[in-house]
Parts: sequence; structure tokens; C-alpha cells
Amino acid sequence: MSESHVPASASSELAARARKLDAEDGLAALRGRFVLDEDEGVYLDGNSLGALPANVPDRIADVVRRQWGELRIRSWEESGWWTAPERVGDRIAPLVGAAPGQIVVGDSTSVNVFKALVAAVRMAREDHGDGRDEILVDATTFPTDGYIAGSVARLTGCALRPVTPAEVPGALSSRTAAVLLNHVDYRTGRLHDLPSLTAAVHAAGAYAVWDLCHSAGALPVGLDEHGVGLAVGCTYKYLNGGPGSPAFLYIRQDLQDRFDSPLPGWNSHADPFGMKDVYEPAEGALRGRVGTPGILSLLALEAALEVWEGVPIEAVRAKSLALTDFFLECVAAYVPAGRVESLTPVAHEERGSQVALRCPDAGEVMKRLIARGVVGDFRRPDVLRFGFTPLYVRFADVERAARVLAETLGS
Ligand SMILES: Cc1ncc(COP(=O)(O)O)c(C=O)c1O
Ligand SMILES: Nc1c(O)cccc1C(=O)CC(N)C(=O)O
Repeated sequence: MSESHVPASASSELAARARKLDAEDGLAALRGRFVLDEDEGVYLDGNSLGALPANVPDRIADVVRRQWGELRIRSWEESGWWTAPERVGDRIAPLVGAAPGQIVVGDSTSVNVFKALVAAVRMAREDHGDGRDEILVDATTFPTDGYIAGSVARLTGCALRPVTPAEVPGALSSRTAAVLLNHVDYRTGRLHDLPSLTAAVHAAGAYAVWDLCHSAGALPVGLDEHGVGLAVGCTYKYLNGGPGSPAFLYIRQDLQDRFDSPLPGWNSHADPFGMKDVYEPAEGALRGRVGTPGILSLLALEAALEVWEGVPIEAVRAKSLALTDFFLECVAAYVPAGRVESLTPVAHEERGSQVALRCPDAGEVMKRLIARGVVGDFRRPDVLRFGFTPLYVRFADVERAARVLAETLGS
């Protein structure tokens, strides 16, 4: 493959900078907590599926062989299976700025969006009456949120109004019951202003539900600090919980006794083993539970969260911004002008932990990149997505990815 498209002087200067940045990186040693083959290439798809933390396989082997194989039914108590949804929620809590007792883990993000959004509409109507008959949904959302919001609207007799996050303040009215928003846009990597949008929604007497899939584990969210009422997120991206690992649901402390779940399964009952005919919700966030949790993936996630031991999310954010800055700089230096267009905002306060580059032949380009060991992903119709997980991505990876991209585009 020709390297003629990458100016040699820029390449050696940026490669040297990458080595220096890696040498000075206070988080560099964290990469050792993951299973990553040094020779395999560059993994920039942690915004879709995080890498495997090295301690997970042995933990899962213990859960299967000893907890399930030997202790069997006793493990619900003796191995802490029954309380795992709340316990693992408390492990996620500091990463999203929540005090303990407000997060339960279980089900998928889609299911948690459903629970949170119905509960939000119910609370808005309790506060202001049935005139609250509109749900605003992020028009740029990852599709599942839009589909679920559509169903919630039909079930609750609300109108569904898709608007961009920027349009939300102007769209709020005395009809708004709930607003479903993404903290970081899955396609462009744009970070939305959670504090001001939450405040605007609350000022209109409505409830915001935040989807944190692309921010949890990538940047500080500050749920308690910003008075967020309800939030959901997945754990298989920046939290590295593994394929299909359970999602989380945040219910702010003071809203918990008003949280009226549309899926009141027996795991959320105040007395689950009372086997009562009448439903009585449990106290606290655990009324967000539904049925029996998937213990294997829940405990894989619990082990995966141990990689965060002693890692401040602020340091992760600082490295994330440095990585994406450096990637944009390398792309600008290496890729022929006009060949790609960045959809990711330049301003730090508007950027998540990914870079999205538009190019007309993105699908083909990503195939060729992957064949050369640079793994990002392709989002239709024309977006190359690169996710930067600060726990294991190195500056040298960033420089290499941009160089291989330039070579691929030039070939
Ligand atoms: C913003 C957002 N919400 C939801 C999901 C997916 O939800 P689920 O966990 O139900 O598959 C994704 C990606 O998978 C996403 O990017
Ligand atoms: N959640 C995914 C899955 O279960 C399989 C394959 C890919 C994904 C995704 O990452 C989709 C997604 N959240 C996105 O950001 O595009």
C-alpha cells in the first residue's frame, strides 16, 4: 500500500508527539487491565462494544462453577445474586455523579427507556393533570429510543413530537409531559447540554429522561448535581460490561416513591417472596426492577466495573478530549483536504468521546480499515465512527489510525 499520501515530516513529528503523550499519560497503565492483543491493531469501537477486562473470565468461571455449580439455589442469598441489581447500580453511581441508592441494573436500555418514559408521563399528569399530552423526543436519536417513545405515546394517549435537542427549549409548553434526550449523539458524537436542557424541561413542569449510553464511563455526567430526574444507559460501551450486558436505570431519590413502573414485575415487589395477589412496590430505586435478572451478565459487569478502581472520571474525560483532539489533528495533517468532513464538534463542551467523519464511500473505507487492523464502525449512509476509550486507547493508536485512514483514502 502506498504511503505517499501521508507527508513524511508530519508523520514523524506526530508519531514522536504520540510517544511523548503516551509516556506522560497518567492512565496508561490501565490498558493492562484489559485483554488486548498488542499486535492485533487499533481498537476504536469501544463506543459500540468495550474491550474485555482481564478479570472477567475468571470471575465468570467462579460464578458458573462454584456459585451455580456447587451452591446452586443458595447463591441467591449466599453469593449476593438477589441484591446484585442495586449493588452493581451503586458501582456505576459514582461514574455518573449519583449518590448510592438511585440506580438499578437490569434489562436492556430499550426496556429502561420504556419504564422511565411511562413513569415520567404519569408523574407529569399527577403534577399538572391530563392536559400534559405531548412527549418530545430527540429527532436525531438512536432509533430504539424513537420507536419506544412512539409506543409510549400511543399507550399514554400522548402526541409524539420529534425535535432536535437545540429545539427543545422552544418546543416546551404546558402540554409537555416528558422529553427523551441523548446526552451524546450516537452518530455525530455531539455532547448536548444536560444541565441547561434539564433545567428548561423542569421549568416547563415536565420530566426529562436522559439516555446516557454514549456518555456513561466516557465523561462526568453529574446526575445529582444537575437535578436529573430519570436516566438510563447501557453498560457494554464505555463501561465494558460485555455483549448484551444489562442496562441501568437512575431514579432520583425524591422521585422514587412516585415512580409508577409500567412493568411492575415481582422483583420490584415490596415482598417478592410473599407471593401476594396485590402489587405493592418496593421502596427505593429497586422498584425499577422487573423480573429475574440475568445473573451471568450482571456479574460479568460487576467484575468489569472493578477496572475503575481509583480512576477518577475527570481524568478519563481529560484524556478523552486529548485523544479526540489529537485524532482530529492527525486527520487534518494526513488526509487530503476535502476527502472527509468531521461531524464532531470542535468545541470541547460539545464533544463526547468519539469522532465521526463523513465520506461518501464510508462503508467500503471502513471495510478496508478493518482489514488493515483499524477497527471503527460504519453508520449508514456515509459515516465513519471512531470511539476513544481512554482506559485503553493510546495516543500511538490514534496516530496510527489516522495514518492508515489517510493511506486507505488515498489508495
Ligand atoms: C443512544 C442509544 N440508546 C440505546 C441503545 C441500545 O439499546 P439496547 O441496550 O436496548 O440495545 C444504543 C445502542 O445500542 C444507543 O446508542
Ligand atoms: N448495541 C449494539 C449491539 O447490540 C450490536 C451491535 C452494535 C450495537 C451498537 O453499538 C449500536 C449503537 N448503540 C450505536 O451507537 O450505533
